[in-house]
Amino acid sequence: MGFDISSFVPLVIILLVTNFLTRRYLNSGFQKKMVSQDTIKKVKDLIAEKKVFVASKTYCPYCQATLRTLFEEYKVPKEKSVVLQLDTIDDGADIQEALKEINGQKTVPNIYIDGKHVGGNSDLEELKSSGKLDALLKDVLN
Ligand SMILES: N[C@@H](CCC(=O)N[C@@H](CS)C(=O)NCC(=O)O)C(=O)O
Repeated sequence: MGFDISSFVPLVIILLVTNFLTRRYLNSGFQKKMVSQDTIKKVKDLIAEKKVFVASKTYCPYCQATLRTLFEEYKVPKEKSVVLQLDTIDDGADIQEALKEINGQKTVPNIYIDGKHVGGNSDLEELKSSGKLDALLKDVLN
């Protein structure tokens, strides 16, 4: 009856496998990014502040198209809008996460008109081609 290291091998394997599975499956759930209620409130306030709200990123071609549509084509006055370039501000990632909580959309541009969620650039384009964008923007344009 001596110390037999081989009898610990199954135990070590079980521990390694458990450790791997815990890290892989449990942590991914726990690590879901938490957005503070303060950030959610801040984002809701920003959305409500002006007629148009756009969460954008400087390098995003869809965002550039949205900004062109709103500010060059439709001539929405800049002072009636809040445009956040999320990649240039410290809490940009938190704001993007808060927007995802609020409206379920993960991508930018994330557009609101009159406090109502429009969606992304393709949604804006759809509103434009159906003629509904003019009506939505009517009172900022005159
Ligand atoms: N169909 C969307 C596409 C938007 C999109 O793919 N945006 C990219 C940036 S160009 C994005 O948000 N990627 C994820 C991220 O930046 O977090 C739209 O028309 O707005």
